[in-house]
Amino acid sequence: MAKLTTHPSWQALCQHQIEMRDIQMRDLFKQDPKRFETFSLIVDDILLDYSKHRITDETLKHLFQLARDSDIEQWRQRMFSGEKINITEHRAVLHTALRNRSNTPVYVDGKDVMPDVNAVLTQMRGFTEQVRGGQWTGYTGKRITDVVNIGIGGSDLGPVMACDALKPYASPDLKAHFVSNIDGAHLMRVLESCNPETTLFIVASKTFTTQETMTNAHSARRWFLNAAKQEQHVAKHFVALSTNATAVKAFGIDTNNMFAFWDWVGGRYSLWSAIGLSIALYVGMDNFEQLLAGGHAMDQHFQTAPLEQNMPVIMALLGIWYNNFFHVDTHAILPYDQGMSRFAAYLQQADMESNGKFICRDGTRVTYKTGPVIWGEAGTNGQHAFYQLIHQGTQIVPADFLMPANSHYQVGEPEDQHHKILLANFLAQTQALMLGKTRDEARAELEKQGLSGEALESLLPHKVFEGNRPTTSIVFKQLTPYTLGKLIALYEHKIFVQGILWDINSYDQWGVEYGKQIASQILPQLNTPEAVHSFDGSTNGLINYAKKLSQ
Ligand SMILES: O=P(O)(O)OC[C@H]1O[C@H](O)[C@H](O)[C@@H](O)[C@@H]1O
Repeated sequence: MAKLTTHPSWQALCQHQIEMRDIQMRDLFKQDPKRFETFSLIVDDILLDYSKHRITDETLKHLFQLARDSDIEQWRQRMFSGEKINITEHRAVLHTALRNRSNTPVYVDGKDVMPDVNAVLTQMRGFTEQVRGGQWTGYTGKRITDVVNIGIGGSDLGPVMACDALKPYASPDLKAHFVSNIDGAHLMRVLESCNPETTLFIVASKTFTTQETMTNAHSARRWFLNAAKQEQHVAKHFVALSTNATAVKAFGIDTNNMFAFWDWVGGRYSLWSAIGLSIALYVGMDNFEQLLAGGHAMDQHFQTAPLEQNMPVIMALLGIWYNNFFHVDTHAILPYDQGMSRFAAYLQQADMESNGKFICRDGTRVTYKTGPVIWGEAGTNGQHAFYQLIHQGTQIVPADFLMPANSHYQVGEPEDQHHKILLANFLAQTQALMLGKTRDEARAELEKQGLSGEALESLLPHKVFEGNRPTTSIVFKQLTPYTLGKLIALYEHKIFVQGILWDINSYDQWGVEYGKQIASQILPQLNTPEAVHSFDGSTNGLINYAKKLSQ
């Protein structure tokens, strides 16, 4: 049975939420001129401003107590030390070992995993240097110009997001493409711009059995052989990233061209492993190692900082506060950086696949809400799409606003004006969401515009903003590989902390497996002309209608 709701700190938070319900953040700021200093934290260059939340010292006191009541410090130690905390798959959860730049031993089943981790990093360095240096050539002796990563889920989203974010560090001689969707359009649209003589395919799959990836990889192989003709040339153009050497061999990829990782790396935590090969090719191995170093720096912070000054812990507890005590269902990720435009999509998998669970670790059902719906969009595009609901909708949408102080692109007149406009919007949004606009303020504004009487009164209610809408601001110097590493690890640990408090296993994904299982039962039915009657009425109807339309 879940113990979460039995802790006195949970009960205290339930009571405290009643007191806090009508408290306005704008009043809290008026009462305490030091509120920003009190509720903000800097780790290296990353500033976390959590002052625009519906919290007081008392709120945090109870939340930290709830974390302690849930043994968060012990669980953290268990994860880092390689204990098999993924109980349904009997696996350790050690993505932190992949970026353990201190190289201290990390044991799984009594064996230090660091020599294997380091060996793969050395292999990745050798390979990326050869490809980027032009020594690794295609079957006609030309250098590689295009890298196509074929993978899905964790074998795609991390590399896509990181390559986009780190474009300013990329080699101008190498393009990176990503194919994930089984929809043939995805592969064909990428291949349209590729030349088989100069294209390198990376088949990225932890299991090497994922239907989408295997189907796309086979089709890419056929496309390649259509030009190259001879099987022997595959070795120069296909490499594999996987834990499954047998399946890699069966596909026809030389295991010398395989970059290994291990079952203690979860798919959605795997960009730090060989799955990051496309990132390393695109930005170079030194930059990839900087990404790892950033992740490691955040690991050290998470492991050593007291809970009260621990960035991932604070973010996790704020999420719990809204999720479980204000009954909020959602959380927006709003990066004000075009390079981070896939960051929300990346975190959707990291968070929702980890914490979208209703079963406690002991098999009983939770009696509280777990993971929220994660979504978002790069600023300022989101402002012109869905921010209206965040400002004046009927639900609270807690949001993380992220922004670098410096852009890689100095554009505009006067100097760097684009970035300043971006920053002004970032600041304006978080301020407006917190302050809102009272009826009196809205009235004064309308009067100033010359409105009065019926015209003013009828417009007035529409111009009122309740405000009190919570946001976290995360500001950092620049989006470097090192900083990106820290940000990703920050969210990974936030997810870990929430999973522990909710008493769920954040490291399996049976929901995804279930969908795969059903698809494999349906697929054979699509290859026959007969009408189908073996499923539920809707599924039968849909299958039969699709068959009719494709005749
Ligand atoms: O890397 P693969 O074995 O091909 O798996 C790719 C993806 O498959 C499923 O969607 C899992 O839920 C993900 O966690 C995983 O990242």
